[in-house]
Amino acid sequence: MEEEEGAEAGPLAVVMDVLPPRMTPKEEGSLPYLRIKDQTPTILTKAIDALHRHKSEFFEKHGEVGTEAEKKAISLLSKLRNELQTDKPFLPLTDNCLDADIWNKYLEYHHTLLNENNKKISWFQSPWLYVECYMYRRIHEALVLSSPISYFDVFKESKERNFFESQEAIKTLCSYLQDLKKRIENLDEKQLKDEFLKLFQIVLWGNKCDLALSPNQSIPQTSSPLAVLEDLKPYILVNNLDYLWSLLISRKKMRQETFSITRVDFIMDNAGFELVTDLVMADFLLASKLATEIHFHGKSIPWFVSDTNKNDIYWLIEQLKAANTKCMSECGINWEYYLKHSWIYQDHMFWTLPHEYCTMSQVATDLYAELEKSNLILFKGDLNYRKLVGDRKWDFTVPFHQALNGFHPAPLCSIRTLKTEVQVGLAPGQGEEITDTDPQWMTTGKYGIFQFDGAL
Ligand SMILES: O=P(O)(O)OC[C@H]1O[C@](O)(CO)[C@@H](O)[C@@H]1O
Ligand SMILES: [Mn+2]
Repeated sequence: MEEEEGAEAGPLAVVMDVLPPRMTPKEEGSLPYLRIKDQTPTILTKAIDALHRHKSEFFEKHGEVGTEAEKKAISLLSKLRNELQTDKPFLPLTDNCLDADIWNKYLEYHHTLLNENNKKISWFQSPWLYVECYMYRRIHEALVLSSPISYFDVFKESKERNFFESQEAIKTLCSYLQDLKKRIENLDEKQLKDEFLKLFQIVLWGNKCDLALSPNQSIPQTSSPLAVLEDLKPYILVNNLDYLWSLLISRKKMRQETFSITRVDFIMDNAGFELVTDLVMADFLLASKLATEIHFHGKSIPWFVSDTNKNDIYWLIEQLKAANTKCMSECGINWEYYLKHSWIYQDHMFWTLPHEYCTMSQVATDLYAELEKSNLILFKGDLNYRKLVGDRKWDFTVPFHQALNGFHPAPLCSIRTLKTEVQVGLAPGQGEEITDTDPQWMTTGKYGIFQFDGAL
C-alpha cells in the first residue's frame, strides 16, 4: 500500500489515507514495462516518418524555413526516443504553452515523493500514467518549438486511415440512424429502450479502435457493427446500462413538470469510427428527447495517437458531407448544423495533463464546476478509466465509487474496452474465473464495461 500524497491530493488525503500503488513500468516483463519498451518507441518512429513524408509540403508552404523546422522537429523527436530508450530523467518543458507550468510543478512534486530506493523520475521508474502522458506532451513540445510547422498533427494520417478503412461500418451506422429517426416518434417505451441499448453497445465496441495500443495496425470495423452485438454480449463484464436508461427516461417523463433540461456530457476518446459512434449516440439522444443538451469534451493537442481533437471532428464532418451515399452526407450536414447551433464542443487543458481525475476539483476547478452541471457524464475509453481510478492496482471487487476517490461531479458512466490491467467493481470471483479461461482478458480490448456511479 502506498501513502496518499497530500501535496497532490490535498484534502482528499483526509478522505482516504491509504491507496493501492500505481501501475509502473519498473518491473521487467510487466505490461507497463513492455508497452513502454516496445510500443512507445514505435509511436515516436511513426511520428518521425510522418514528418519526413510531409517534407515537400512544408517546403511549398514555408520555403527553407519550413524545411529547417521539419529537421528541428525530427531531431527533437529522435532525442526524445533516445531519452526514453536509455531511461533518462524527465526534463522540464521549455515551451510557453499555458500548461507548461503545471507540468513542471507536477515533475517537482514527483521529485518530492522520492525516497532512497526510488532515485529518479524517468521513463521506467515513474508511474506509467505519468510516463505515457509525458511522452505525448513532449511530442507536442517538439512541434511547438518547430515554428512554423507547430500546427502539424503527427497522428493525423493514421486517424484518417482508420476512418477510410471503416467506411462500410460507418455507412451501415449512418443508414441505421437515419431510418431510426424517421420512426422514432412511433416507438413505444420498450422499443425505444431496445434502440438505446443497441446503440450504446455500438459505442462500447467502437472503443476497440484505438491506435495507441497497436501502433502498427489500424483496427477498422469491417463487419456490420449491428449484426455482431448479440455475440459480443457475454464479453460485457459490468453492464449498468439499465441505470443510464432509468436516469434518462425518468427525467424525460418528469421534464414537463420538473426538469427543463437533461444534459449529457461525452468525455470523448478516439477519432475515426469511434467518433462516428459517439455522434450517432448524441444524435439519437436528442431525437428521442432522452437528452436536451449535449456537450463534447475533446483534446486540445494530439494525444495517445488516435484521440479526437477539434480538427478531427470537422475533418470527419467534411468527409461525410462529401460522401456519395445519401445517409452519410445527411449525417454530415446534420452534425455540422448541430455543432453550430446545439452541440457544444469544449477542450479543456486538464484532459491532456497527467493528473488522475480525483484531483480535478483542485487542479481544474472551472472544469469540475462545469461537469457538476451535467446530468450524466460518459467517460469513453481505457485511458479515461485509468484516470478515473488513478491507474492503481485495485482489487477487482473494490466498489467503483470507492476507487473514484472523491471524484463525483455528477452521475457518470465509464464505457470502455479493457486494454490495461486495471479493473474494479467486479463480482467476487469474476476476475479470477475469466483469468482461468482467458489470461489476457484485461489487455486485448475483447472485454468491455458500462460502469455507472451516482445516485439515480
Ligand atoms: O483509446 P483508449 O481506449 O483510451 O486506449 C488507449 C490505451 O492505449 C495505451 O496507450 C496502450 O498502452 C494505454 O495506455 C491506453 O490506456
Ligand atoms: Mn484513445
